[in-house]
Amino acid sequence: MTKTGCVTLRLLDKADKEILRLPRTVKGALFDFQHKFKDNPRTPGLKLKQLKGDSRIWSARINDEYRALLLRLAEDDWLIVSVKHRKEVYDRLSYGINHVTGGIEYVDLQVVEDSILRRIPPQEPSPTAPAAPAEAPPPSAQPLFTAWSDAQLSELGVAEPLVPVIRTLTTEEQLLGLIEYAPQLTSEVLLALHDGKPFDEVRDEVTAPVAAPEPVDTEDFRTAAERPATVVTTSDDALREALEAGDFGRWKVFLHPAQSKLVERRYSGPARVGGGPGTGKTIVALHRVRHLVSQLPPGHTKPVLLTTYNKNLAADLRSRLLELGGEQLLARVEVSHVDQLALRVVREAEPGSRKHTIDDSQAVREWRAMLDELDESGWDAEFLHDEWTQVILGQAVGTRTDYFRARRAGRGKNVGRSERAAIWQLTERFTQRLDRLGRQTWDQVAERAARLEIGREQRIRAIERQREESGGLDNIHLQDGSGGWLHYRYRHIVVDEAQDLRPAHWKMLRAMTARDADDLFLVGDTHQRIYKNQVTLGSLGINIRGRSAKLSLSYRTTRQILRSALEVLGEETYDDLDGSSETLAGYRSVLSGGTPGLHPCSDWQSEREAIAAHILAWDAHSDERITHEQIAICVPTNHMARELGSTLGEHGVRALEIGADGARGEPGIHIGTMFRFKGLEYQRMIIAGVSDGLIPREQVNQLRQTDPARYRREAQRARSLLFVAATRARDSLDVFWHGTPSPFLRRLLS
Ligand SMILES: Nc1ncnc2c1ncn2[C@@H]1O[C@H](COP(=O)(O)OP(=O)(O)OP(=O)(O)O)[C@@H](O)[C@H]1O
Repeated sequence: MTKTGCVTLRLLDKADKEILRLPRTVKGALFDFQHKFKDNPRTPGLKLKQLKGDSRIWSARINDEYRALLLRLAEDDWLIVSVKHRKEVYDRLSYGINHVTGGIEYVDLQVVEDSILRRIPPQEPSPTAPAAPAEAPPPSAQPLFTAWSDAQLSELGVAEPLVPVIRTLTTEEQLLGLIEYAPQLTSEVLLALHDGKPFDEVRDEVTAPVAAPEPVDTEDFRTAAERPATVVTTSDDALREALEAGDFGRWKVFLHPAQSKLVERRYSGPARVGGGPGTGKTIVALHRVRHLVSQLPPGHTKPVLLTTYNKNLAADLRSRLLELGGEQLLARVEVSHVDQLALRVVREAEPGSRKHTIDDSQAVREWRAMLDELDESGWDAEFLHDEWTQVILGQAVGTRTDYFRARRAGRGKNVGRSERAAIWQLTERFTQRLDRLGRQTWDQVAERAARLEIGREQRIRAIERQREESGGLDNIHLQDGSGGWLHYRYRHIVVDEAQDLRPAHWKMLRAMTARDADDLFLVGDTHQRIYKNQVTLGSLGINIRGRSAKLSLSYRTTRQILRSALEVLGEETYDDLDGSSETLAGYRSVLSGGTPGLHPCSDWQSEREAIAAHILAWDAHSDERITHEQIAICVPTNHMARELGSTLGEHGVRALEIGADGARGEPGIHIGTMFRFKGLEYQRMIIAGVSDGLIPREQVNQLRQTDPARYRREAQRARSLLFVAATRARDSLDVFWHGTPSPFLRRLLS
């Protein structure tokens, strides 16, 4: 909402979509227009006039050619609903307040009907496949929505003025033509019904989350404009952003009603937002940070922590936060990845320590070296490392006796008392060995940081108790190590990619903020867990019960890609970070595109050649050439990444391996193992080497007989990795394999 004097001017998100398609000069004129309008809507040059009839809609002049259509919400409160060429007729406009969501909806019926007529089937022929004959709509096709009555559509929140035209739709292409201009809820409901979702599920999963909590007065436009369901710009900067940033900047300005509810709500304790890939969890986390900062009293400290799993993701969060709120916002927020944060805590406590921190694969190599030296062939290095990190460090098991009693839920293979004694001895040797070598693992750092922070929290609480007992006297202080007064490190903590944090990370974060309203806000999706850190937050002191919500509309990927990705997940069950299970029910998209390509090859050499040919065909056929940085290829191993890179090089295609620090901004197609693509997105995605024995790895397949529980866990992780890779794609997905396809493709291929 932008105000000058007493005039309020807002911009409806649907109008913004129209504006994106306008010539640059008109966008500039629109920016000038809104300033003049806010100064004085009656300025003669604006030619403000009411459209004929009793309509609330007015038109105003932007330039010689273009007019803004505005809905008058109250005396001096205006909403831009459309920007049109002056020759386009205005007599089939429809607007109103949706009786379910309470949001303002606007539809130009003429534009909707033209879009349906114009709609060309979106199928893009695969460049390596022979061209398919053009698909003509069947001559006597049945209308699509006969199974639902008008009353049922209305109950789901479909815009009533559109019902007659909905009744005429007979093909999916026509439906896509309609949803391009239909109000958001109408689009989502129709696609869900069309995709075969039962009425009750659509009502519960699509409509209910955006329904207004109170009865809706469909005449009260002022109130309607303030509801999250009316998606409008909220500030002057936002309007400029919407005009300048185009499609890429929309996330900064227009939140989905389901997203904005989560951003603005006051939570009485820790809260968690789940949801499938691309549903805007990170966007919600960023807006949440901005919201929390806006509630802070003025100051120069950083009372808000925004954290995530690794360095790349933290760098990405920082730059997006900067885009969202500039230096001013960043000045109040600490953005750190969680391991870095833990290391800082440990270094603060042990300033002289020079220990080198090693990752899991280096640690497993160290285990192997130790077992070789001890000539211990009865134990597997990976098993011991997992046992040490997940059971011993994960549960803060401090003594041998405690280890005998420790729960090993989900660890598979039973280990008896004598085996536990042997494991305990080996882990002791291992930690001594690391100490001697001046090394520590990230798990050790996290565990140490958690202990230090818990200790600090206990001291803070003790002071608080003393203060209370002394009648609130404020002269009881304790100094922290660095000479400052002891206090909680942060007022609010926001965590992205929460599914992959270690138990010790959670303990550390819990102790870093007081148990208060809006203390912790976590976003994450357990279907995308690609590391081994399964947790039950409740047991770590983070109680999210009753404060858990889920996003379900994907903004990233098409319905076709989403459907294939869900086939990869199959029937597996996933947890909700708190000991119960979670599903992706309701996960959907209103974007449409081609069906993912499936490409069998005879061997790895011919697979590499086929991938090169596929990319060269894109370069040759695409109407609009896609820059190679918008294409990514995921492979199972680093070795395969190198081999594929060199094959592409032989064909003149530059490929860039992305490492732990991400891509370095040089031009070229990004290649990397699946781990590297977490949190990223690309226009076109190729997944290579999706063969049996590679995904999951042969070593995992072998566990099927020897340790079924561990097999299930490892296989699920491999499945999640493939799911993450598939859902990085915005427009197209191609899956290649050689020999026998991965078992995870079974449902896709049947
Ligand atoms: N309200 C919105 N308007 C426009 N674009 C949006 C909106 N919300 C999210 N997006 C876009 O959708 C894409 C996915 O968003 P985001 O990365 O936040 O999803 P996510 O749920 O965190 O995904 P993942 O779980 O795969 O990491 C991004 O390109 C983002 O800009």
